[in-house]
Amino acid sequence: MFSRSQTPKRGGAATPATPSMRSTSSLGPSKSQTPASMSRLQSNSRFSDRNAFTPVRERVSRPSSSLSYSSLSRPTTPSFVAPSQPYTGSIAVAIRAKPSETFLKDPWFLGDGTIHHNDVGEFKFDHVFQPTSGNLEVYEKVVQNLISQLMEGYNATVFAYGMTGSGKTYSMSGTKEEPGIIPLSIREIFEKIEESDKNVCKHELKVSYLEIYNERIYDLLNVNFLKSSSSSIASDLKIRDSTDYGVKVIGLVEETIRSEKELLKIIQKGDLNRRTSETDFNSRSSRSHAIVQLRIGITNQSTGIETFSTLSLCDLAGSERATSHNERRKEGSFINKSLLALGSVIVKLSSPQTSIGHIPYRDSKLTRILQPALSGESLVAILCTIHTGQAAFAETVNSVRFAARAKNINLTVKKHEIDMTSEKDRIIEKLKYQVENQAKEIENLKTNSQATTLDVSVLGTDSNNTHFLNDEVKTQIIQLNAENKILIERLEHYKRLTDQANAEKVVLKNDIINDILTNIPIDDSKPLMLKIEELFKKTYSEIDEYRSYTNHLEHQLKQEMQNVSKKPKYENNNSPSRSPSKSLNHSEMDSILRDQEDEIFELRNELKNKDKIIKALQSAKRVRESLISTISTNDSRRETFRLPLDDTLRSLNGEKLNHLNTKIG
Ligand SMILES: Nc1ncnc2c1ncn2[C@@H]1O[C@H](COP(=O)(O)OP(=O)(O)OP(=O)(O)O)[C@@H](O)[C@H]1O
Repeated sequence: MFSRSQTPKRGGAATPATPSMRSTSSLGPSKSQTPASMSRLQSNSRFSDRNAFTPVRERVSRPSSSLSYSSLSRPTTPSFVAPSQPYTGSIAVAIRAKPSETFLKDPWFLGDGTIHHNDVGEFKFDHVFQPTSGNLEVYEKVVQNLISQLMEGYNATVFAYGMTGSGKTYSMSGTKEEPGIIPLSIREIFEKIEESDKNVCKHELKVSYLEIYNERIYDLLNVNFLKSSSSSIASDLKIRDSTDYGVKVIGLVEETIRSEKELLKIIQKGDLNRRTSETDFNSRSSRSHAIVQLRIGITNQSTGIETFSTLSLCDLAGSERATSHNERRKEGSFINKSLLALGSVIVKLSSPQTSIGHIPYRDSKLTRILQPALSGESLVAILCTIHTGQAAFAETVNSVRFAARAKNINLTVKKHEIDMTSEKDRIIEKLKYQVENQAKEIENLKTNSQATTLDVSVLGTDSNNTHFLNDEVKTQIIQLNAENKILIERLEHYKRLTDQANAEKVVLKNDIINDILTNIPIDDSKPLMLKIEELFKKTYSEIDEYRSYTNHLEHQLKQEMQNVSKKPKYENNNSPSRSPSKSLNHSEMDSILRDQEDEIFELRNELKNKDKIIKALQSAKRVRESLISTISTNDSRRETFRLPLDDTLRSLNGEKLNHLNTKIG
């Protein structure tokens, strides 16, 4: 089967198992080894020479090198896998023929590791058991070596595959008189535990027992299982990926075991639950898969090595495909789904490495649970039980072909162990580092929380209040206090200005000035606004005066012109009826008209001056804005730019007033 670092020849049995604890010879022939069966064995002796036959037809050609499982889809490798030498080999496959009354006439010929049928040819396996072989012999040749490896930290999986009634349950569970693989494995495990030095090795054992029926998982160790309906979704358990075990059935009960007796009792309880969950037990058991899982942890306290391993013992449903039409419609399709998926997975895994591709483990509950085992996390042994009778020919061919494909699967299995001494040192270092980091973090959090809850205005620079703070935080607090003070002052200033502005609302009619004022900061615009308001009041009133005076003069001029036009060209200037004005001569009239025209011209110029003033204000606004943007926060500098602006305004105002006064005066 499996050899350390040794790849077996293609199709051939791998290196023989380690010497068994109870050799067949020492126990003598099994009680099922009747003289008739012995003679049948002799009659098949022509098949005992494996090399005498042509290559097996069912074999799929594979590269002779061992299949590297890193190239396969597989679950996460457990973190505790130590870099010890892995086991490399193919799956161990054995055929077991059920006793048959017509054995001598049956078409199948059993040899030493071979099975032959004239129509389908010969197949080679690790072991081919005669109908006379007992459970103990099967166990010793197929499973016993796996148990030794299990106790060293390798996972091991055994499953019985075959058509209904071919002897799967008989081989796995056996009877009271003829214990099967499950009780024999348990006995071996406890014998090994007993043999070990209990002062040095500490063992921990856990067991779970589940059933897959109609693609649902049932916990056979859960007392509630009996209460819930077998078809209830509530009793269906889910499978999840697990870093420790590849996959894990969520919620599955795992009983801790202290003795062999206790373990056997628990498994019996599971068997009982399986029987009572369905009225027709035989029907159900043929259609369901039962899996016992033992998890074993061994700590060697002298070496500090810990090993973890899992033994999975699977009694599969009947492999026959031909259930009745009704049954298949009802539930057979579910069984076939799992078994067909298992077949597909086996076909894929046994294909040449280059064409492996996707492995459909997730196509069924069974393949999902067996995924870690089939993908290289476990040593695997398959016991294929067959009927040798002609009536079961088709099913037996299918079973044998399935077994032949499985035989082509190579495994590279790692030991699950951890050196706790070096691991402990590593863990201690890691924890120390974590503790240091956490202490720093706690210190930071404390400081931050104190700093954020401080009333900085109260703290000030008082060393009594700030003695627990570092220099950087102290500087920050001082800066914050200063900024806070400035902000409070500015706020109060704004408040005052707002109150004042509300009290003395000034209505400006000029849009341009309003625009200037709204763009200047409140504190800066207020004095300016007052000045402009004053200026404009005067300007508007003067302009109004000029307008009325201009109108008056224009009116006068118009009248004079009308009079002139009505007056006879050579009127006597001495006439008493004439008005004083009318008494003016033509040159005087011309002189008055010229004066008035000059005055109107000047007044118009004055109006133009108003636009110049506005332009000057806009220019002042731009100067002011650029200055504000550069030194907006500096009060003293703000003062310096305010002065020239005020001067500009004052000079503009003075200039304009002087000019107007001159003109008016
Ligand atoms: N090698 C054997 N020696 C003696 N009796 C056997 C052997 N194999 C099977 N039997 C008997 O045949 C009957 C059917 O066997 P078993 O229940 O193990 O079949 P099975 O493959 O588990 O069927 P199913 O698929 O329905 O569960 C049982 O009564 C069992 O005792």
